[in-house]
Amino acid sequence: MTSPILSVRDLERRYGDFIGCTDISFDVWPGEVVAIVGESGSGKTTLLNCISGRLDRSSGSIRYNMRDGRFPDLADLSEAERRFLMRTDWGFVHQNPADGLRMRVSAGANVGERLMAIGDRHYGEIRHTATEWLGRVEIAGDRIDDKPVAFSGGMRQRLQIARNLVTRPRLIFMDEPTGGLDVSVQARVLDLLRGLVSDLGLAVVIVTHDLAVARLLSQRMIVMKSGRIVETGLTDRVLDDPHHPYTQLLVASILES
Ligand SMILES: Nc1ncnc2c1ncn2[C@@H]1O[C@H](COP(=O)(O)OP(=O)(O)OP(=O)(O)O)[C@@H](O)[C@H]1O
Repeated sequence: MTSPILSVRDLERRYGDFIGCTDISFDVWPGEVVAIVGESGSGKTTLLNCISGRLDRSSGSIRYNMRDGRFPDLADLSEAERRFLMRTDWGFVHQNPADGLRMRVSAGANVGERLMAIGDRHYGEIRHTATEWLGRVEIAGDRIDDKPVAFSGGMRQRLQIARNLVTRPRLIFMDEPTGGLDVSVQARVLDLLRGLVSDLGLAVVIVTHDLAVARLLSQRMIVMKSGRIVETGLTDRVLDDPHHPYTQLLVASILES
């Protein structure tokens, strides 16, 4: 593909008179991981929710490169088209797995449900694929009938990842995917994510305040402050040679802690 998978131009989101994010323009290329970083309140979640179609924007454009070759603004898609996109071509990994899972149905059903949403009807095949995906996220096959309420935080997050990836999406949005996990569990989930993203050639937009997560997962970084982009560039360059004083402060604060 010689064009971006997602293209954002002059995006703004206001909350009344208050600016959530403004003057945001960037592209995401197929297979690329872009990290959005910044301190609490800098507008990361507002931006992520706007570009993933979960929050209305105030102005600007967000265009998505559809599988059929169209490159429409999300606002020009019908509600049904947008919903289909969210269930199939896109994934959204929440910080809190409970927001992305159905806690009272089995692990297998959590994964299988997404397959049914794209038209799979064969029970045996759905169960087979679900088992395979549980394996890929390192959940033992004999847990398939257990509900996520009985899982640890790390297992829940891995299950949420499987639920998102089973339909072979092309673009995944992640909001602090390891933010709610114990430090000891974070590394395993990050490692798993990194492997899957690379194996599947996924494009990812990940919001994190953790520069180590950005370093490990992303190729490109967008640094936000007070709702605006203050710096953008290749992740290694931004972290090793930050140009903007705010980025320098962010990097320095990590080194000191
Ligand atoms: N529904 C809302 N109504 C009013 N203001 C809001 C709303 N949601 C967010 N804001 C404000 O917009 C700004 C950006 O918030 P946002 O949640 O996008 O930041 P963030 O960088 O994701 O922060 P955090 O890392 O703490 O989640 C903040 O000042 C916040 O108070």
